[in-house]
Amino acid sequence: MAASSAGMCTAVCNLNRQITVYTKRIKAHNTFNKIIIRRLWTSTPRCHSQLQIKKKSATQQLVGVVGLEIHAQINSSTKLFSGSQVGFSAPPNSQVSFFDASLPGTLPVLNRRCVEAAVMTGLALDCTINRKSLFDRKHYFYADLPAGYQITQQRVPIAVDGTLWYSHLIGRKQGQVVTKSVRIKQIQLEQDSGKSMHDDSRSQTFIDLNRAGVGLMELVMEPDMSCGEEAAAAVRELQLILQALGTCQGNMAEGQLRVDANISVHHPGEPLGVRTEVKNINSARFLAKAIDYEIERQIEVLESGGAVLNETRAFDYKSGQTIPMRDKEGLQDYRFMPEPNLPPLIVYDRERAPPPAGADPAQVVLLDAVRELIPELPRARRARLVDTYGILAEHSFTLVNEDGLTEYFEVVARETRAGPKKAIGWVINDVLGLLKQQGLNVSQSPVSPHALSELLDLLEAGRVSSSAAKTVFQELWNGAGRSAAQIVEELDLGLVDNSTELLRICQHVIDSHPDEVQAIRAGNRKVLNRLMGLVQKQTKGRADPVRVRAILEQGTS
Ligand SMILES: Nc1ncnc2c1ncn2[C@@H]1O[C@H](COP(=O)(O)OP(=O)(O)OP(=O)(O)O)[C@@H](O)[C@H]1O
Ligand SMILES: [Mg+2]
Ligand SMILES: [Mg+2]
Repeated sequence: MAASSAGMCTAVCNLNRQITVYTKRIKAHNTFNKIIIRRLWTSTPRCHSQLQIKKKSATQQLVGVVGLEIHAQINSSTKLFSGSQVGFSAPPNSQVSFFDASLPGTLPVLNRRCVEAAVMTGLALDCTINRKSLFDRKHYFYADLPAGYQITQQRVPIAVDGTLWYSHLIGRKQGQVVTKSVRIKQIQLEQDSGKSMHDDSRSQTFIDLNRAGVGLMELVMEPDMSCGEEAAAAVRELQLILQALGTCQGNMAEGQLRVDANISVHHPGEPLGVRTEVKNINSARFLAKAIDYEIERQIEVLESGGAVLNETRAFDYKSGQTIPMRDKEGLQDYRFMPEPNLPPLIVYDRERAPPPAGADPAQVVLLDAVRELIPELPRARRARLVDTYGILAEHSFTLVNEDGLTEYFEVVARETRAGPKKAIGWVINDVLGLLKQQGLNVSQSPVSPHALSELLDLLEAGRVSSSAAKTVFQELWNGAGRSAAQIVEELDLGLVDNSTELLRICQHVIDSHPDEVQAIRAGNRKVLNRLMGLVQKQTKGRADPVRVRAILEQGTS
């Protein structure tokens, strides 16, 4: 049923004419707004747990309050109410069905996959899943919304009252884990709009409806956070949870996760202040910056006797400032009404609320069946990694943050005799370090976990020194399909196990460096390291450092 781009053209071209006028108005408004913006200092995090209150007492101090609304694009091959495909980089208007383009007479057909995704996300965030939820129309005028309304869930959403636990690392070396939570007010299923593309040089706006009707989950959080850093950590955790569930790919740069930040300031203990809403922020870093900027701005406005306006603002990535987009008050009548073309959405449960006899299994969503599919979630995974392998908490964060790295590490930890604490260092510093340097992901690693385990075994068995092991690793990375043991043999990287040979090299170093020997004898033990380095140079890193030290200590005593 996908409409061809040629078929779309007439409708889109007519819309373009209206939009040109509309865009010009917005531009004029923004230019005016830019003039009245003041530059504000934004580098201080405004977490009130971390605020260094200097002059004022805690109650006099204005603190930030942050509530997020997050639109997560549901990972489904087809749209929420139509069978057209979902694809990020498809040619404009090539994935548009008659329903997505709002042609008269078309009706929505709910995509079961999207419902399951919302249920699974709700369960993972400890929400109550409403057995019966409802769809509503939310009206607003915009050219990329051809129906003039969005189908959403306003009165009874699919999931309510959840919690997102998130942690962030603080301290000088990021070695301390702080865990916090934010309440999830609701998760609602809704349609995405199309995209408007503005061509400034020709003063035209083009509409691409590929995204129109793609399934979204809007997660509305309670205003429980107080600064940009907390919000960014919460969004990163949510991103990991959604990716683990497979309900959203979570790529912020591709718009799969879009964050609106609601921000206000108040004195602790007093009612919340007037909020502004910064729309469509597409990276966690910019989110933190936008929020901290906005908190500073509002504090400055209030402290200089002004009032914060209930308005929608945009974040200007270049200047690091938020700028007004539109006044929210008065413009916000969405004329909500029940969606007449969709019956209530019912979710069943095999035990407590089984589907009616004869119901088509392809049309039924079972809560308990969805619950069984929930995989290990990031928080539980970090705790298990720390418990099972005795690794540091910050290392568990690194493992979980990188897709596939936990699995990689666990294979190495299982296979090698070197123990998980040695393995973690190699996985994070060597494997991940090089992957990042070369822009590869874990599945593209030239060194398999099995090959790394073999290398660590050689190291553990004392067959190579740690510096030779680094050379072997580099060789493994460069490919050629040889095992660690073969590389050691071919490049003659095995430890010098001939004592006479090692004694001869050490003695030669001692004899040819009388000044150093004298310094060591005078008590300067650090010079011994220099001699050790010279021995390693001569043996190409193949000498056991413990033995070398012992021989040199004896020879210089
Ligand atoms: N005083 C406040 N300060 C900061 N955040 C707030 C404050 N009051 C409410 N919020 C947050 O604002 C958000 C309100 O979202 P909600 O979807 O209910 O309404 P909306 O923003 O008016 O609608 P829309 O979906 O059209 O943007 C929530 O995330 C909530 O936590
Ligand atoms: Mg909202
Ligand atoms: Mg909002």
